[in-house]
Amino acid sequence: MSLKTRILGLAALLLVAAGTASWLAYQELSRGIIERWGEQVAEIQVRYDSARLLQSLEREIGLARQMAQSSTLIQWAKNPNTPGLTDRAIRQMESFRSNFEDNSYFVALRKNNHYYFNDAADTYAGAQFRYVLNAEKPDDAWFFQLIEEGRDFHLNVNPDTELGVTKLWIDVLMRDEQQNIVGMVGTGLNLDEFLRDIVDIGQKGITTLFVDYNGAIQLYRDRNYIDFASLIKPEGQKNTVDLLFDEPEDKQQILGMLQLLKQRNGESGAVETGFVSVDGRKHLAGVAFLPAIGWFEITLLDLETLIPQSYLWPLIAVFLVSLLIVLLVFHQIIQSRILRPVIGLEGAVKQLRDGNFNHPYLPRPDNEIGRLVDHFEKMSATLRDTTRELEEKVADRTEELHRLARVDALTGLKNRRGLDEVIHEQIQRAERENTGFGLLWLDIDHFKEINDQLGHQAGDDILCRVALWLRAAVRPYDHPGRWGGDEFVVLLSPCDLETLEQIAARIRANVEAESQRSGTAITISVGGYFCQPGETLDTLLRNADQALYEAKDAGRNRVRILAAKGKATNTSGQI
Ligand SMILES: Nc1nc2c(ncn2[C@@H]2O[C@H](COP(=O)(O)OP(=O)(O)OP(=O)(O)O)[C@@H](O)[C@H]2O)c(=O)[nH]1
Repeated sequence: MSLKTRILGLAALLLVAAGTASWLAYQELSRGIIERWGEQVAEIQVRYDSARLLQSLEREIGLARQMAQSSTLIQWAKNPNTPGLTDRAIRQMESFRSNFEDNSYFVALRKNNHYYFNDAADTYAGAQFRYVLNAEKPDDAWFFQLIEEGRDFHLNVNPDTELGVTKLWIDVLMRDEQQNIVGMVGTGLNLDEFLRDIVDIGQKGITTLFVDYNGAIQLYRDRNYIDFASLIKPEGQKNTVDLLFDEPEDKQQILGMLQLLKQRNGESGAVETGFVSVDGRKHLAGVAFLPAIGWFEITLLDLETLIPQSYLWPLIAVFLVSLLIVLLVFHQIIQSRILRPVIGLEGAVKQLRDGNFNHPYLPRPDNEIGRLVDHFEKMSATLRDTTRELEEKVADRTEELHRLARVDALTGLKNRRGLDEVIHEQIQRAERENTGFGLLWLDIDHFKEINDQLGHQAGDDILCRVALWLRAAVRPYDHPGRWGGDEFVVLLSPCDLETLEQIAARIRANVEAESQRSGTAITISVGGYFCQPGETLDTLLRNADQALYEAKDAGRNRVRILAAKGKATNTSGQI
């Protein structure tokens, strides 16, 4: 796996890890905020719903209380059979009817259990006495129960089977001057309208319900849960609020909250909140006690509806896009600041390893890698210079060795190898240019005796002098050399036969004259051969050697020149 893939993979991994951690932290934080917010909203909502209920009931309750205090009605209730009182009482009732919002009322008298009622349509005009309440009938039990309990005021959701209406009844006890209960008055509110106006007002995600002091559901959008005629039901048969919850701990919690508020004894503004599950969805429940009516108001906030998860999608999108941008920026930075320079450097190192000093331009970021590139370039330049210097030295030394291999150490003339090379080149040139050239073979006469008489060192000196005299006698472009021992060879080119003879004679005479001047007189014998194009090295050496042999044989200190076919041209020199 390349460095780039590994770095980017690691970066992506770290970003995802950091993103996940941030996401979890965000979820925890947002849950905390939502819960805190929800608690405050629940409190506000509870107070708001309570206020709406009380506001709509306050006037009705006030009127009912006023009606219960009517002296006309109280006198009549005490003496229901007194002639004339009933008519007055009915007129009084009717005057209240128009004031009640529902334009209906009821009056029930304790003395004769007579029940009076009229509605908005004045259906019972002249027949307000409807029926006689019967303590044995369950439908009438409410009346007897309330009188027994002696509660001055009571709200009751109850269907009136006789009248065929289901209403939220406001019941107020009527007492005489001695506080004896003489009857009950009140009005009823249409339950469906009331539920629509106060309870089921269509706020999405918010459920409002009212339960009585015992937790029995009184007002709820689903009528099936309403505990009608709760007053007369025995404990255990009531539709209590815990029916709305699935989990036992939620039931416990909500009942506990009611209990807690009861203990706080209607403390003004007291609200209890807690999380519960309704139909598998998490809700925040807010509960308040309404001392004015003796009921509890419960508000359930569906947090998922009020703050749906989809609200978070833009946030998630922003998060993902940010993650992508961070990854791209990171990639760019890593690419330009690390990867590209490192890859370039790797390529340059490979080229350097293969001996190529001319690497392409290397990016140089302002960091450790840039400094590494600097060091590399300096090292590369030093290595290049040192290598070139070394190569030059090796070339010089090789050339020197090459030269030395072709030079005679004693005389400084070409040695046999050097002579071989130039003669070989000359053979080729002669063939190319179709020209002849000359070759002289020289040998010091009686050199052995010189060595024997004067010593080997003196012999060496003479060899060196002969080399000097030989060099002086030939042209600058001729090639004199020492073939070995006391034998010398001279290649003459360009050359014709005549020139060959002249130079051979000059060399011999020069050696003789110079040696006499030097104090050790010596002579040399010279054999010459004029070579023709196409002849081999072997042939011309053999012929030159033959000429030398003839010169020696003829008495030494003389020149013997042979032309092609080994024919002698002349012999010169002294004996
Ligand atoms: N001082 C010295 N002597 C050498 C060197 N190389 C060969 N010699 C001697 O040179 C002598 C050559 O003798 P030859 O050429 O055979 O005979 P010569 O005495 O010259 O007689 P001719 O050639 O017949 O006139 C030998 O005695 C060798 O030992 C050298 O480098 N230095």
